[in-house]
Amino acid sequence: MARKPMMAGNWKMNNTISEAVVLTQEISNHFEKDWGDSVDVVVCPPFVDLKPAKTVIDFDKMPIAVASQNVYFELKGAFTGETSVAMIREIGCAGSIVGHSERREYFGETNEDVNKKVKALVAADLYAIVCVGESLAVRESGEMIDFVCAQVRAAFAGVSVEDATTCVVAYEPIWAIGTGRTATPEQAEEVCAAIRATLAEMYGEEAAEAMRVLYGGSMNPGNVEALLAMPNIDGGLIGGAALKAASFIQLVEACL
Ligand SMILES: O=C(CO)COP(=O)(O)O
Repeated sequence: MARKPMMAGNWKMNNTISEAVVLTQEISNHFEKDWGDSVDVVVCPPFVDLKPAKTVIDFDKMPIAVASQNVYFELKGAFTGETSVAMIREIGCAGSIVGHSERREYFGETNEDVNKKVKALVAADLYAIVCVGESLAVRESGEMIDFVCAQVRAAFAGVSVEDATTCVVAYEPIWAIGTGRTATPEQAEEVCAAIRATLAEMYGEEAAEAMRVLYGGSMNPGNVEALLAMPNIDGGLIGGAALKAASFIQLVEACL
C-alpha cells in the first residue's frame, strides 16, 4: 500500500509570535496547492504561536496543518502550566507531537505519560505523532531495536486499531538530533522496519502498512532523498531545517 508521506516541522522552543507568523507566511507563499495531494505538511510551533500560525494559513489554499509539540492528558482542572486537548483542538490543531526525547529527558516524561497523551488525543479526534528513539549508549549496546519497539508498545498499549491508524510514529535516534550526525539510511530503515513489524504484531499487517513511520534527526536537503528512498521511511520530523522556509520547502519538495 502506498503511504502518503508526511513532513512535519518541530520548531521546538524557537520563534516568538511575530517570528512564527513570518515563517508560516514564508512557507505558505512557497506552497503550491496541489502539493497537498502528495504530501501532508505539518508545522509544530510553540503553544503561544499556534493560533497566530494557524490564522495565517488559509487551509483551502494551502493544506498545511498545525500541531502542538506537547499536550496534557487530563481534560481540565488544577494542572498549572499545562494545555489540554480541547484547547489545542479549538485552535484548529490536527494533533500533537508526544514523547519527544527532549520531553522524556528534560521533563521526565515516561512511557506511561506518553500512552495517556496518545489516548487523550485520539479520544478528541486528534492524532499523535509519537516519538521514539534510543540514546547513543543504547545504540552502542546493540539493544536499540528492543528499546525502541518497547517504546512503541508502551505508547499504543490499550489504543484501538482504528485510533492507532490515525497516528504517526517518528523514529528519532537521540544521538542524531541536532548533532548533524544523521543516521545512515540503512540504520534508520532497520529501526523503522522493526517499528512497523511491532505495529503489525499489535494491529495486523494491514493497519501497520497504512501507518506512517517518520525519521527525525538532522534530516536536511542533502540527506532527505536517500532517507525517503527507504521502504519504511514515510517522511520526516524536522528540527533545525524546519526553521528556515527555504530548507523546509526543499524537504517538502523531496516528497513530491
Ligand atoms: O528532534 C527533532 C525533530 O523533532 C530533530 O531535530 P534536528 O532536525 O534539529 O536534528
